Amino acid sequence: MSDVLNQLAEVLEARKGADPASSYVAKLYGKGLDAILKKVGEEATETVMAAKDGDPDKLVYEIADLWFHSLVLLAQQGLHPNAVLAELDRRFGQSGIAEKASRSG
Ligand SMILES: N=c1c2ncn([C@@H]3O[C@H](COP(=O)(O)OP(=O)(O)OP(=O)(O)O)[C@@H](O)[C@H]3O)c2ncn1[C@@H]1O[C@H](COP(=O)(O)O)[C@@H](O)[C@H]1O
Repeated sequence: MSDVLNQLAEVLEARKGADPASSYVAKLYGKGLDAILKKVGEEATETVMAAKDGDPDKLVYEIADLWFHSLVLLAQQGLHPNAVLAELDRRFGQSGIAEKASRSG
């Protein structure tokens, strides 16, 4: 599953040199950090509204938008999504759940 993140991260990196007229991501980079942060905030709000509406399809759609714009933010800041996965992995290891899961499996 994280292969999608890797491939998308590659595309987002390549878009740094792309024509804003032909790419949504290049256009967003061109608008700068504040525009990217605004999109992250909007998508977070839309995620909250979808959850409150109790619509699972809409919730998945909005979370995809939120994750996507978070990935654009990471790329714009020179970060790779693997840094976030590594942080989650570190927390999972610390929680002891991983150890319990390996013992029960
Ligand atoms: N996953 C996505 C993706 N998810 C959402 N979006 C865009 O994010 C925007 C979501 O914002 P909104 O819902 O607010 O819709 P909107 O009103 O059109 O947005 P604004 O123009 O107002 O910002 C839409 O324009 C979507 O098209 C995405 N655009 C691109 N990708 C991926 O990024 C890759 C590179 O995209 P380009 O740079 O466009 O080639 C693509 O191949 C896709 O894999």
